[in-house]
Amino acid sequence: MNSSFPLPKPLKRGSGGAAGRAARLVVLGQSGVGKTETIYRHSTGIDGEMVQFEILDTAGQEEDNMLLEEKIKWGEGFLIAYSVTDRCSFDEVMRLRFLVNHAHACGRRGPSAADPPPALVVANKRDLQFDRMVSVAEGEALAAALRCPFAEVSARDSYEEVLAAFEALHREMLRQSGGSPGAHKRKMSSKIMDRMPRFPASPSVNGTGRTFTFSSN
Ligand SMILES: Nc1nc2c(ncn2[C@@H]2O[C@H](COP(=O)(O)OP(=O)(O)OP(=O)(O)O)[C@@H](O)[C@H]2O)c(=O)[nH]1
Repeated sequence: MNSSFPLPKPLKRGSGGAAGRAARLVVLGQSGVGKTETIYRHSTGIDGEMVQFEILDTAGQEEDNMLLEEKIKWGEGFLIAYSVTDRCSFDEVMRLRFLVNHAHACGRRGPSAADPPPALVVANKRDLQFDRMVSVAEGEALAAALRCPFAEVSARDSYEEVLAAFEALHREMLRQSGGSPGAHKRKMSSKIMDRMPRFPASPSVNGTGRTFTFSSN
């Protein structure tokens, strides 16, 4: 994965199309936690509704700060990842959560400005049990302190776990918005929106299939 301008990285089209409500998600986390392996774009049925995830990757420590803020402003929901084998990446989660809160509070006024945007804390690489440095309990405690749901996954071993994490984030978005994810910030202008590639919705959607993958070149 690289962090070069301009953004966003090109999307590679996979099989099938996508339709349904779009949910804009941003994946954050220190370099090497496994963000790339969790990146995909797909549509799926959640609670009877088709949802098309649009997922924007970030580039860990190499990310340009302005660019990172633009990406955060583009997003409606945030997946903040760390690796269970890397305590520094765990420590970084809190900073990233505050960065998300700050970027979004700047664009809002009124009572909603006090609500932190929906986010999920994800612990990756749980398959590496012998290298584990962060316990499940520590992950759960941090997520609770940050008012986020928590999931432990192995992006290497289980596509289903990653998918479940994205779905949990989407449910959190719905919960916070009373059924309309991102409604509180749809009016916010974001330069990055203009640069996002657009894909036409296809009626021939495969409800659970992976339809796009991000380039990791
Ligand atoms: N064992 C194991 N390795 C993983 C897992 N997820 C990712 N990796 C490996 O961890 C390394 C880093 O993964 P990346 O996806 O490039 O990490 P990143 O967070 O995108 O890193 P940056 O691009 O530097 O921000 C790669 O060698 C992956 O194969 C996992 O669940 N288990």
